Amino acid sequence: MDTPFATTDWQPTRPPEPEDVDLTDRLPTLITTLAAQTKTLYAHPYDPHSWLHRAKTLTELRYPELAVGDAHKALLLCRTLLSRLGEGEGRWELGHRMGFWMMRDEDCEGGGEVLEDGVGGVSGDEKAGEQERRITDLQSEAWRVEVGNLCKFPEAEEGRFSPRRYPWMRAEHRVRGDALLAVSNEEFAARTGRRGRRSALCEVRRHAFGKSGTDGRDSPDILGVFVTQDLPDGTFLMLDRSKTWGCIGPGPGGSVVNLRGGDGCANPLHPNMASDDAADDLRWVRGRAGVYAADIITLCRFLLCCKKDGVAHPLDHPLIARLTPLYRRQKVRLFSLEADFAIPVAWLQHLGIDVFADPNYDTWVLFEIKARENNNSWSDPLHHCVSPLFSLFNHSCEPNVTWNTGKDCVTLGIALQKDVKAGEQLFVFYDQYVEDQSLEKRRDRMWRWLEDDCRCSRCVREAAIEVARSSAVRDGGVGGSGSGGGDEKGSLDWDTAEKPVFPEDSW
Ligand SMILES: C[S@@+](CC[C@H](N)C(=O)[O-])C[C@H]1O[C@@H](n2cnc3c(N)ncnc32)[C@H](O)[C@@H]1O
Repeated sequence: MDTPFATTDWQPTRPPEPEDVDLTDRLPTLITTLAAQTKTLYAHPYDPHSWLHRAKTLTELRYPELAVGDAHKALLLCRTLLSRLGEGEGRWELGHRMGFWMMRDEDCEGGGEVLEDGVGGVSGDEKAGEQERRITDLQSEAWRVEVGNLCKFPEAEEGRFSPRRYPWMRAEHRVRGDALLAVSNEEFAARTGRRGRRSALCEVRRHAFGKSGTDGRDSPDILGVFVTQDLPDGTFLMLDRSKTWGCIGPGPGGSVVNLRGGDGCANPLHPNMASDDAADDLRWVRGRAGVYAADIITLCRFLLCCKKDGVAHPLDHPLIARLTPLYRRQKVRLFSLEADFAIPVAWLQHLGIDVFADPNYDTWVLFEIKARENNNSWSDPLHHCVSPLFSLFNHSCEPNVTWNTGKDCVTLGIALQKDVKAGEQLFVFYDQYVEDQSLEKRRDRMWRWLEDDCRCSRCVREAAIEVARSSAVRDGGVGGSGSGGGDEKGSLDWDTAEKPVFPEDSW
């Protein structure tokens, strides 16, 4: 975010509104301003002005979820400043940009001592009342920016957005490197290698859907799991234990839905793990997050893993780095000030991370993790998990692999349900409930996980048949004779089939 990006990479997350002005001319300036303000934040992380200024730029650039995060940080800093105004019986005073406190000259030998972010400066001779007015003015402004980005306010502290790839994301966080694939393949070998035999039954490969990347997608980075040898139907492939899960039930009275305010799962360990420190009790998150508990616990668990494993940037953590970083044309979603910002930030502070001074934990990083988690998670009525190896399997509406949840609810058993030949890709059904539905209904449902139409063999085949049928009808032909329908089986023209219309299609 501290380096200007190409205007062509700009993809706002806020859905368009009728009153939106054309930003083409202003875009280069806004992008430069964003980079400059981010650098200022590195230098003055406790200065509420800096956060507020960037919140305004992010509002103009139409990133409401990030603008809310910055405005809220300005508010938190203002609150802290106000609470400390009365402290020290007037011995402390605010620096001129308010990001630091200074000891009054008469109390400090040698002059003002800079206490917080190390910024020097000459304090004015402001009275406490004047200082309080300055801070409350700033606080009101930050609050206006915050609620201006929460389109559901005042009914709810929620806004609308559509997860997109943030244009400032570094290349190594966008594309998964060979080292990461090697780590995944070691895990596959460890999980699938049979006793006394070291070779893996399957492995991760690039170009999972072929080498002709479509729609500007980076096809080498589309990963999939491939079998390394001929194997018969029923072969048990592996157990994959989730390293992170959110437990969403049962609620009070045994209900399987953890309603807002519900106590959640009856398992005293969930959502903690036996290896967790008592201090890192994620039940706190579960209690506070209400209906969002599953997603937010998963996010907080990821952050805990980063802390435990000493990883400086969360997107470098192998559990997070391997998750699909693709978010094109996703449906519009709601974000919540409490669940997506306040809880993760409080959790980070609990983990000892300075959310103001550590740019690795900027708000966009939290949303990036959440988007990846959404793209790669599986759930049953009670659990919401991200399983490291399972997350690398692609979906097919005619799968050759089946998966079942273990007794502990977080371990998956993965087995073949067809004979497969060496080199074949392994596919699972992401949502078996729609197996018997039409092409349109299946694709519609699959948008929960896929950023585009399903490209599995069954959908491709059925879409081609539909194209052939509609062109036969258009040409006035009967029963497809002379339409070449048979030739289109398996054709790559399937993508011309009529698509369901989603709100973001009008972007
Ligand atoms: C759980 S991940 C599977 C691994 C993923 N291909 C990767 O590169 O990490 C789910 C993502 O894979 C892609 N995908 C999986 N199955 C697909 C399908 N049938 N059609 C199109 N994309 C698919 C989508 O990008 C989806 O968001």
